This record gives sequence, structure tokens and C-alpha cells, in this order.
Amino acid sequence: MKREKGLLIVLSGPSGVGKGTVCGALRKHDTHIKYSVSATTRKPREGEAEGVNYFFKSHEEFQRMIRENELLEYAQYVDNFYGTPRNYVEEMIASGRDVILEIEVQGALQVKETFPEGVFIFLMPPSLKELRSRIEGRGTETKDLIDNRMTVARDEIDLMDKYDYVVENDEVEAAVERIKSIVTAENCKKERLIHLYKELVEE
Ligand SMILES: Nc1nc2c(ncn2[C@@H]2O[C@H](COP(=O)(O)OP(=O)(O)O)[C@@H](O)[C@H]2O)c(=O)[nH]1
Ligand SMILES: Nc1ncnc2c1ncn2[C@@H]1O[C@H](COP(=O)(O)OP(=O)(O)O)[C@@H](O)[C@H]1O
Repeated sequence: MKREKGLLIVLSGPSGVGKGTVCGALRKHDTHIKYSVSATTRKPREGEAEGVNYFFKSHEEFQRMIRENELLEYAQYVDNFYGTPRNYVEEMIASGRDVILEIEVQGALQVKETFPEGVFIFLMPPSLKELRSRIEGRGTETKDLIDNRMTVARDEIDLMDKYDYVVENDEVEAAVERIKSIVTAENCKKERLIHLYKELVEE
């Protein structure tokens, strides 16, 4: 039997809010959700692996992916490019699996244009002060880059009302539970609509 299409879930929010941490924690829960691995021109950080955290690309390779329409969306973020490989996401959704993209705000808004039926979740920091301290605490950026990311973060937070849901990342597990509830509710909604539609067609 052909399965219904899966949900496209977009988890976005400012850098350092905890998207990676929350997604990592969500993966440890036994959900059916699939995770899209992005392509980037950023250099790998210590402990990051090719095909696990990202597909690491040269600028030339990334430009080729853009030209050949291999990316569902892409964005330049601070000094690098990031993008979602199209095939994996489209195949998963077509085969009825739910897929989550963990991406920054410009890319999330591009996905909204092409996939308005997606579920758009904005992860919020408890405060800007806490956001800065999380970025500093991670210790991966120099002071200039942190200032840069904080400026970008303020603009991103302004776009929060374009999302379907806003989830506060105060505690990681609390944020994970909120996201799981959203996915469950959206799946229930989809199933009810399909059921109703079938009843209408059969009438
Ligand atoms: N548009 C877009 N943004 C992405 C993608 N992958 C990662 N990002 C975002 O790019 C930003 C920078 O990522 P990264 O350099 O890994 O830093 P970190 O997320 O702050 O640890 C983050 O906001 C990511 O969510 C993608 O495929 N597309
Ligand atoms: N709920 C939380 N409470 C405290 N610290 C957090 C929380 N979520 C994430 N962090 C920390 O904040 C920093 C940034 O998290 P990260 O997942 O890298 O953010 P993003 O992927 O959004 O850039 C990391 O050091 C992480 O351990």
C-alpha cells in the first residue's frame, strides 16, 4: 500500500540557541524522525565527521551543487555557505517518513516558499544574555565572530512570527518534549484530514 507523504519539519533559530544540542537529544529518543545532513563550505570542527555532521565541500563544489539544483535551499551564513541536499529529503517524504532540517533562518524562509505545508519551529533562547553565554561557552568562535553572530541573531529573532511554533530552549529535554508533542499533533492532524478526505470521496 502506498504510504502517505511524511512531514517536513524545519527547526530553526539563532546560532547558539541549541539547535544542534536539541536535535542531538531528540535523536536519542526513539522517534521515527529522519535527519537531513547539510552540505557546507565551513571547515570541520574537532570531532565532526564527513556525512555525519555535514558534507564538507569546497566553494567550487558548493557552487556546482547550486547550479545543478541539488539543494532544496541554501544560505550564506557569516563567512560560509550551508545547504540542504534535495534528494534525501524528497525521497524520505515521498516514502512517508518525517524529516527534520536543522537550518538557519534565511534557509528556513526559502523552504517555506517551496514547501508551505512544512512544519516550521523556531527555537528561542530564554534571553539574549543567555544566548551570548551559550555561544561563548561553546568556545568555537573568536570574539569578533561572536559579535557577528549576535547581530545576526537579533535580526533572526525579528522573523519569529513567520513560524508555526515557537519553542523555548530553557532545558534541553523540555525543548525535546515540546518538539515531540508538535510532531505528534501535526501527524494526528494530517491523519484526521486524510481520513475525512477519504470519507468525502467515498460518499
Ligand atoms: N540554510 C541552512 N542553514 C544551515 C544548514 N545547515 C546548518 N545550517 C545553519 O548554519 C548555521 C551555522 O552552523 P554551524 O557553523 O554548524 O554553527 P552552529 O550551528 O552555530 O554550531 C546554524 O544556524 C545552522 O543551523 C543548511 O543546510 N541550510
Ligand atoms: N537548554 C540549554 N541550556 C544550557 N545550555 C545549552 C542548552 N542548549 C544548548 N546549550 C549549549 O549552548 C551551546 C550552543 O548550542 P548548539 O547546539 O551548538 O547551538 P546551535 O546549533 O543552535 O548553534 C552549546 O555549548 C550547548 O551545550
